[in-house]
Amino acid sequence: MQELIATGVSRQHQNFKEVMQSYYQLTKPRIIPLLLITTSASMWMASNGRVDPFLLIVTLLGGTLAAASAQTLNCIYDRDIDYTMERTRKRPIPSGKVQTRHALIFAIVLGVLSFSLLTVFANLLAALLAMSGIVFYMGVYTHLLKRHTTQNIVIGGAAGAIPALVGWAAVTGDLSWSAWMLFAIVFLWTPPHFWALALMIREDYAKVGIPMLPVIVGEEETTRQIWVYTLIMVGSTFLLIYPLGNVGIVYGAIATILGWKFIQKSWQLLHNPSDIPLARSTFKYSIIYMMLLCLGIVVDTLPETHSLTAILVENLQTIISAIPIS
Ligand code: HEM
Ligand SMILES: CC(C)=CCC/C(C)=C/CC/C(C)=C/COP(=O)(O)OP(=O)(O)O
Repeated sequence: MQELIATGVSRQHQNFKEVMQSYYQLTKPRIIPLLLITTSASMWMASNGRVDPFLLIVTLLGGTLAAASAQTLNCIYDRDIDYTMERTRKRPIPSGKVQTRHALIFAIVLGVLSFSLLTVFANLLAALLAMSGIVFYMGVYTHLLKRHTTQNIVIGGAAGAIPALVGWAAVTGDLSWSAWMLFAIVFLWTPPHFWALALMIREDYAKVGIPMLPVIVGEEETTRQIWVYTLIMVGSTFLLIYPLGNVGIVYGAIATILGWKFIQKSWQLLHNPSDIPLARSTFKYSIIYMMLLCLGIVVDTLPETHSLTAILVENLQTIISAIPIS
């Protein structure tokens, strides 16, 4: 008898764990950390390296809830194509683990929690921006563009860049040119990020009739467009130094090294459009690039970095004169 009860309890526990896991998977959790990293970089920049830890935590939590809500709504809307595509077949709705109705309630709860948290502990602008992210990702990207135009991720990419605005708004209560610049960097980064991946899985998209760029225009034209966006995006990262003046030489050095590597990868891809391992490596690099660029912003804006670079610049003449020139 005791054994039976124990088995029942452990099965219930197992079921509960599986249900929790399914809801977690609905939020496409692997993408959220990078969205939070862009939010954090924006907060660091907006506060000149002195972010209030409490504000940081509530903004990241509010951002997580908003992104999770947006992704869940996307999983509901796209359940038909997700069922047909290899990569997405095991998602909770197409695999029958979560009912559409329950997913919808989950998405609404997440959205309401996000809005409430951001309104109460950050400000209304940050909360409204987060909600606009959900509306844009669902209404504009998923509903209007994804199944209808090759420019789906170019225009729809704006949704993924909104967290940068949320971060800035949470700190300052408004938006400045610098906030929009970070938004623009993420916006311009999205095409190389996504099209590199789309080169790898274009058959999947073709199967369900999604007009992702490589499906419609082929590999050569896609790599040409990746190349153009990479050049513009890398160039735009320096506008944060001049004329905006938000960051300095530490960020400049990091952006140069990272940008150079991104340009190299895109150049190689441009000359080898059918090279799938190269496309995979470009996609992976795009993620590392954005992570490290944001880390560069954080490090550069720290007050300690300012003091250190000031000392270095002051002593530059002494250091140079100490170098033996034969
Ligand atoms: C419209 C814009 C975007 C599209 C269509 C897109 C699409 C995708 C897709 C299809 C994947 C593969 C996911 C999977 O295998 O399930 C992916 C991965 C990823 N995306 Fe994007 N993405 C976009 C924008 C962004 C943005 C703005 C960020 C963050 C700033 C981001 C961060 C990531 C990360 C971190 C991964 C890797 C997840 C993993 O480790 O598997 N993406 N993206
Ligand atoms: C502030 C706020 C809430 C912003 C929303 C940001 C957000 C959810 C960005 C997601 C970008 C992304 C990974 C798109 C992939 O969608 P897809 O449908 O093409 O991917 P799939 O093929 O894997 O389903």
